Amino acid sequence: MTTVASPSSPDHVTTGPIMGSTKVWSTPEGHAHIRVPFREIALEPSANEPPVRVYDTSGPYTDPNARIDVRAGLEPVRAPWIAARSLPTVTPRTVRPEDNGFAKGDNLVPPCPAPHAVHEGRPGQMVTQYEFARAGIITEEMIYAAHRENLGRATMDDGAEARRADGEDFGADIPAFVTPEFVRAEIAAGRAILPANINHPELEPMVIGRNFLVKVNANIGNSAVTSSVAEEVEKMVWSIRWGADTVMDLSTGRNIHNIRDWILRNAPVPIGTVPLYQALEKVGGVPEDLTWDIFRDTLVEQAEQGVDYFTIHAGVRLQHVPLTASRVTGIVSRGGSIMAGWCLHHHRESFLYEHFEEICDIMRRYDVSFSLGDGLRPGSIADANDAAQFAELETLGELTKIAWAKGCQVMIEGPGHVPMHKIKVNVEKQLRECGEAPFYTLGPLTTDIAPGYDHITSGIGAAMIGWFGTAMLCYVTPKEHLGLPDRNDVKVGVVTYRIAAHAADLAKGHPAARIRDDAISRARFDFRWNDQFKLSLDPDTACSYHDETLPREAHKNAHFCSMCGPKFCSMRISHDLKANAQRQAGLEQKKEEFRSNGNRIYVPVDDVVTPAE
Ligand SMILES: C[C@H]1O[C@@H](n2cnc3c(N)ncnc32)[C@H](O)[C@@H]1O
Ligand SMILES: Cc1ncc(COP(=O)(O)O)c(N)n1
Ligand code: MET
Ligand code: SF4
Ligand SMILES: [Zn+2]
Repeated sequence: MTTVASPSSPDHVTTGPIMGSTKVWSTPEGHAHIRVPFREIALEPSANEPPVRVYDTSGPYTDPNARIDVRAGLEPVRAPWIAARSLPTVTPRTVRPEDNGFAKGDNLVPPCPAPHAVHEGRPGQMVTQYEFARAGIITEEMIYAAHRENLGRATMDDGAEARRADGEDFGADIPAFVTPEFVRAEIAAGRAILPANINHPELEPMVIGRNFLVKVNANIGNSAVTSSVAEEVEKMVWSIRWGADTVMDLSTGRNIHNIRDWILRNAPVPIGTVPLYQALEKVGGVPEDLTWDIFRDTLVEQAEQGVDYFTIHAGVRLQHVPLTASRVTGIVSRGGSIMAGWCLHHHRESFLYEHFEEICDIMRRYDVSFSLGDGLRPGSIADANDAAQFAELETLGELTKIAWAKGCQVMIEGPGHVPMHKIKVNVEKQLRECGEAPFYTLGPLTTDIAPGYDHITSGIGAAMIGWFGTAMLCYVTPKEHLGLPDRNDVKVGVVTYRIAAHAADLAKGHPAARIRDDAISRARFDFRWNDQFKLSLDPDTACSYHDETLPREAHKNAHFCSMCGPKFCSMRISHDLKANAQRQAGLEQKKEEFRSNGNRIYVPVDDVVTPAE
């Protein structure tokens, strides 16, 4: 692994394989032109087990054969599929000084030089994955995503049914094997989305829905106070290395347009944004100066760049704002507070709500998916599940149906800060109000008392809400409420949320989830330390913790670690017990054989008669 930090230019990012993993590419049967990435973990010969294949979000960065040049961008793997859809190429909107916050000279981040053609759908032409799905058409993206969900298996008749029966899925309908047709049907039903802007050809398609693997989103982006373009591109690459399925660029401050360009041209995962943030920058940060025209123009700007999903806070209506008056923490969503400010100042209905159909028409043209924003999510335990939060959710349900009628893909954002006993009702209400559109929640944080550890307060809520049926978990880092996360916080946040997502997959009885747990458990019991590291979510940390006390190569097969030491190692004792039991069983069997043969040459202790004196 090489890491070259360069403060002023986005020229270098982390590349190289993850410890113990090999990048492999797999082709779904009958689709020679589609290559789906996986990570393959080969085990020690003594294990006598096949390699374990795991889902791979990391893109070409972990492929030693890929040539990475952030100035050239990633290879546009989707370009031929998009080209076959005859979507017209258009002259993009001209970039204006306000798009980058009027940054000039040394303060202006240069545009990313990677080539980028811009397409848009004509009226009446099918563009979105939802439209294709409704028409019964299976796209290349759906085939790709289906193959990914199966972790490259040809079938799932490898004990999948038993693993499914072992789970509690709260009404989900996870198949033993994911076919492209199943992906299509889930998208057509609105139960899943496949975020894939036609202007993001570098994307490796993935699917988000309750009946698929639980996904994780990582938030990155600069703020007016700190961070550079190089740091943000590296955070994107770093977050997908550790397992982020999508990344939101939540940049505010200057250079928003150009930072996003560098991120998009180098992103193999869907990129989400909140266009309202950039619109607000364009009016100097004064919410009441926002206009529909500026917002609409920002949507087009970002859609042409290739953003795959937009958070649209259209559920914050004028009539909802008074419901937040008695809250302990008011409106903690940025988008929500901006829209509430606008509505109150003008005493008017939100322009996002009033122009919602036009927003749909724009997003459909590029297949930008909706992430309907939770602008009134609770920001404290005291405010959880209150009237404002649920009134907004009902509005989001109404908007979901409009977006579907317009041909758009939709997911719904959720809270926030919610104690454990109030989580389940959130999922139930969301499924009911929003016609089973995928749920995408921030945490939730299950207590307010642990700043510095909010990846944990929220990881607990994320595991629970994922189990109940949330399709994607938006990470929270240890810096939540305290400052902008850096590269290390991003890794901690992603790994924490991969734990939550996987724990949810296991509890739901996902047919492929347990394979890795079982493999790592066998490695642990066999004292195959290297296999244990390689199979873990963060091999670097696992290995370095072990090696702090037992660094020698010979310790990699030792039948103990420094926790208990050799004499008290319970797993070593278990091995001895097992060996004894086996020896005993062997003896009993021999005894039985000799008895039945009538050859009593072996005399059990009990049978020895002490001769009388
Ligand atoms: C909605 C959530 O998004 C996160 N958030 C907002 N801006 C950024 C950023 N630039 N980087 C990382 N996370 C961010 C915060 O965690 C907030 O709570
Ligand atoms: C899951 C998730 N991620 C990001 C945001 C955007 O942030 P905000 O609502 O504060 O503008 C959000 N609303 N929900
Ligand atoms: N942590 C908040 C949330 O739950 C956001 C910023 S701090 C008030 O969304
Ligand atoms: S995280 Fe910081 S800047 Fe953001 S709402 Fe909370 S206190 Fe304000
Ligand atoms: Zn918070």
